[in-house]
Amino acid sequence: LNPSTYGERKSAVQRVSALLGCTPTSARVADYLDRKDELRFLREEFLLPKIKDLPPSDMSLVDGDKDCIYLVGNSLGLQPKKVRKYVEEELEKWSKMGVHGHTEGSRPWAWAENNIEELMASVVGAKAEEVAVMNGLTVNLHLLMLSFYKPTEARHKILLEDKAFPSDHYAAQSQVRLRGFVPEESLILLKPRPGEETLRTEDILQVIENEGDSIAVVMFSGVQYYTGQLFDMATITEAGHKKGCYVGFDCAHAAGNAVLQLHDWDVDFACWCSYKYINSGAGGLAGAFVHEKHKHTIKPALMGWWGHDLKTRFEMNNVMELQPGVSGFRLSNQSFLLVCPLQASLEVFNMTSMEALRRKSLLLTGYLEFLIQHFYTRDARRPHKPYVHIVTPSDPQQRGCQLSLSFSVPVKRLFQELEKRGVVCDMREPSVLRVAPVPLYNTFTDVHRFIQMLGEALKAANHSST
Ligand SMILES: Cc1ncc(COP(=O)(O)O)c(C=O)c1O
Ligand SMILES: Nc1c(O)cccc1C(=O)C[C@H](N)C(=O)O
Repeated sequence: LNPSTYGERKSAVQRVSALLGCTPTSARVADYLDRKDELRFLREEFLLPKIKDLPPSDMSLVDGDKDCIYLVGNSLGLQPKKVRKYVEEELEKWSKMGVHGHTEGSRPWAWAENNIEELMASVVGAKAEEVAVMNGLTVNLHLLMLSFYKPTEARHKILLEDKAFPSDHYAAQSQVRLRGFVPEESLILLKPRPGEETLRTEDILQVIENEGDSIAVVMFSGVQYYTGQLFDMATITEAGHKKGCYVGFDCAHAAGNAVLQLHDWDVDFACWCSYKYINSGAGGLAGAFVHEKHKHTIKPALMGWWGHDLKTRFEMNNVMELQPGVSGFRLSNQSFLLVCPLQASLEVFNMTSMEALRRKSLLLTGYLEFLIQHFYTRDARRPHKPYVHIVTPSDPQQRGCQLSLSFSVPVKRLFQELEKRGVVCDMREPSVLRVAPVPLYNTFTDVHRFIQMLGEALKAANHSST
């Protein structure tokens, strides 16, 4: 299911169905793929909401006792089962020891986040000392930009996608203003070609080639939140460097989703949140990466005591012994309430590898794509039949697990109909539904159930819109 073309993926499903003696769209294919899935044990590490507990569910349409069809790990990942245990351990420690909890127990608060940085680093293909676990994503983006974006009259531009996530767009705008420049002149917002929905790598490279001398920072996302497009980060980084630009990525939708090699790709800096594919809960601790080659040259613009060498941090002599690299960017101590869920999730990642997750992800998303194309490709001979258009590139190298879909029926109506039936996905303005089968906990059967519900929802939405 993971060959590079859609045709090859389709014949792979057909081979499985021939083996089983059923149709390619039968639930038996999904069941077979689940039984063959070597990572299926990982689903047991997570808590799955029941349909009846979801506010929009309509129990006259579905069995509320079933697990919901959770396809929104791209927005908020599921809760790992160990979260509660770890949080309770720390609450217990706090109640019994108070301030001694800073230095005692299996998770001393004063350096608890340091203990999970190695796990975090392996998710993004970095060395442990290149990663700091701290703050929120937008905060980290700002802290990094304060050091990497040092505009001059000749080189003052930031290159980013035209429709970057709003927070990234605002961050870039405000960084430009902070340095006394004007966003209209200093932001290059890259749009897809007319009539196209995603960016071509060649076009990104062309802009870097043409305008690179005036670009201070290339600041792209790893996976585009709206279209699900996975950018060729290695090639973009190389092109940026050739023109003397710093290159940084917002990996919010890429971390824990795609195989990243931030170190080997020579990326200058990156940031990401951990509440999507890394399942740390809303507002969880974010990540920041600064390549080791910058560890003695790029300094934080803002400093706090958490950037001080841990060995002497508590000597309180007000002589800063700045930790090299990204560690020096730390400002405050981190909450144990946030370290616990992240630790629980990273331990699940540590039971497998990003490469193994990606192998499953290619199958899972390939299967979803196959079923959508099979049932809902636009058919000119049947103009009233509702259809689905996949916005995300069909090339697996250019996508993570998410497919962004648009429809011939009103998307809001369709979304409501799906929600009533226990499907959890999300809608993003102006017109896409994002569906993300996550290899850590989603099954092929989840995908198959989704397609069934999509059929019912399309009918209901089509009916009410005509
Ligand atoms: C690409 C991207 N950037 C920024 C954000 C904002 O992150 P935060 O609220 O954690 O700063 C999000 C998600 O909310 C995102 O998906
Ligand atoms: N944190 C969120 C929230 O409180 C409400 C709605 C959405 C969010 C998100 O995190 C959105 C997410 N970054 C996205 O890509 O959609």
